[in-house]
Amino acid sequence: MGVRDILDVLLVAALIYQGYLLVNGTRAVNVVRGVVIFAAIWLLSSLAGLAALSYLLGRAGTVGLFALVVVFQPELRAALERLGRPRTRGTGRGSAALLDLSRAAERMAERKTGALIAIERLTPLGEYALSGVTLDAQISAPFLEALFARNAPLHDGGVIVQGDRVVAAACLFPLQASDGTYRRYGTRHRAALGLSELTDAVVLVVSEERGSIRIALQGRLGPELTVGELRDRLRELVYEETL
Ligand SMILES: Nc1ncnc2c1ncn2[C@@H]1O[C@H](COP(=O)(O)OP(=O)(O)OP(=O)(O)O)[C@@H](O)[C@H]1O
Repeated sequence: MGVRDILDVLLVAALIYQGYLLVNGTRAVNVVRGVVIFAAIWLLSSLAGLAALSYLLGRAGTVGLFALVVVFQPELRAALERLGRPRTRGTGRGSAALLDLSRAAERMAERKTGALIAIERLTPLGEYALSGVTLDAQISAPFLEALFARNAPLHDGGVIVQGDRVVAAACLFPLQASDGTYRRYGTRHRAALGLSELTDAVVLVVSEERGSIRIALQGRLGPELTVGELRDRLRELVYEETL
């Protein structure tokens, strides 16, 4: 076995591992397991010389592959997007933004005003911003509170923040699609989960019902946070390099 063969094997192993990382934690992981089982049965049936069964499974497999691409279009898109994402953080300035976001979340939680704020990191959120009303405003705590105030014209939907700017409000985020873990949550939390599943955004949710503050990240909803914890988390996840 030459160096080229070893390199070949290592590259294939790396490719399989990257593929695993891309699907791990998404609803696609169970499907991948199913596909592996299906392929194993197919292989066994052809090894055992069961011509009719292996012909049928082969046909079903070809059709199934196309069906998978259609069903998992959002995951495939997110995975390719993750692959092409730049490795350095491009987001903007602002320790002031961090304080304003935390202060606004604290006040909204106290008053039980529901809020949904997506903070952009490397994945551009432009397409979600287009679903709402475009703004270009300096972040401030009172401005965020005014946006989410009950009966305010833009309170329904999510706000998108880039660095220290609020770029859009009343945006529609994709509802969470993976397994049933979060089925008991309402649509605000599931919209936060949905966006965090498809992008690398940090999505802040203030619950109208409970007055709790949580962060959705990479398709998972974090624990309830105090305002101090929220500040630390935002510093760590978004604003670290700007302080
Ligand atoms: N797809 C969506 N994108 C953005 N915002 C959404 C979306 N779906 C619902 N919302 C927001 O969530 C609000 C409804 O929240 P709902 O009470 O159903 O959720 P919840 O998770 O139980 O939150 P809460 O704890 O605040 O009640 C809507 O008024 C709207 O502002």
